[in-house]
Amino acid sequence: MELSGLYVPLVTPFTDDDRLDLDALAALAAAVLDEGATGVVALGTTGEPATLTRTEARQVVDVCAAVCAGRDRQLVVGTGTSSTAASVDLIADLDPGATAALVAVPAYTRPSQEGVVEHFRHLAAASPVPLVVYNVPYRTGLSLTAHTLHRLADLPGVAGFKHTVGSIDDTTVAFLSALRPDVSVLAGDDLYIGPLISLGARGAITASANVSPRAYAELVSAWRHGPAHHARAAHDALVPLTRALFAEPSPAVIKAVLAAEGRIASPRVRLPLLPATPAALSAALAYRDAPSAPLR
Ligand SMILES: O=C(O)C1=N[C@H](C(=O)O)C[C@H](O)C1
Repeated sequence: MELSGLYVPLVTPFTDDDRLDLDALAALAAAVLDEGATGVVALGTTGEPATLTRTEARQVVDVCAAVCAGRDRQLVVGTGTSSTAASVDLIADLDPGATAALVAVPAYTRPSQEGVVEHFRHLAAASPVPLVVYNVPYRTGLSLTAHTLHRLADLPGVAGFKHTVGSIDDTTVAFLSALRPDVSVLAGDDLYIGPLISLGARGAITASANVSPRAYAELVSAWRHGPAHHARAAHDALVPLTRALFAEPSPAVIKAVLAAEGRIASPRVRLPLLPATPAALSAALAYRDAPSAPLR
């Protein structure tokens, strides 16, 4: 299994009275795949997994699995907790339709680097599918060294990384410059897709692509295959929209845009997230309509 190209971490649509809108989810999954995504991510950060019941999470995965199976496309499923034992139970129960499991570094507890490696060693041994390690220090509270990242890449059963560190830092450069060829890195920060692919990442997991899947699929493809001036132009054109979609805690603005377009019935997010402000929605709609507007 090759992890490359654009993966869209789908929003989880809710109705105004707070039920799952599974029809809207299926339509969204089909649309992003038909517009160029390699696969979808169910229960990524963008899917608000912390606020879903276990039954709801299962329903979300079932819907995404059916759409992906119908199109022979990849499904990555977000799973895992800060407890190794609980994560092993969850992962052993993963939908057989999943291509890979996206597992964040355990949050809040702040284990040692060695503890993180042991956590993933246990999960990889229990998982029916390959793991994608989700390295997101600004959410987990824990930074990994390049040495730890390389040790994780060496674990049997680890197929890739979602690298989401909010910058191109020394660790990122050291990690990517000596990466095993059989392990894929996917950019997890929408603004850093180009820089990360130019350092060796093979694709991206990009929430902004819920809004404009084709444009972000072309962006990933341009950075992977060139020419460089085309990739730069595609990047410059999408920076304002990307920034507007993340102007407030995600996925509030993304859901507001999708609701304004009638692609989901409600912009509802669950607490502690708040709905997007009207100003944030207007800015995002303006940049969606004029993706080459100058950066502000
Ligand atoms: O849904 C995800 O998974 C994503 N996570 C990143 C985050 O940490 O917010 C952003 C990315 O666009 C999608």
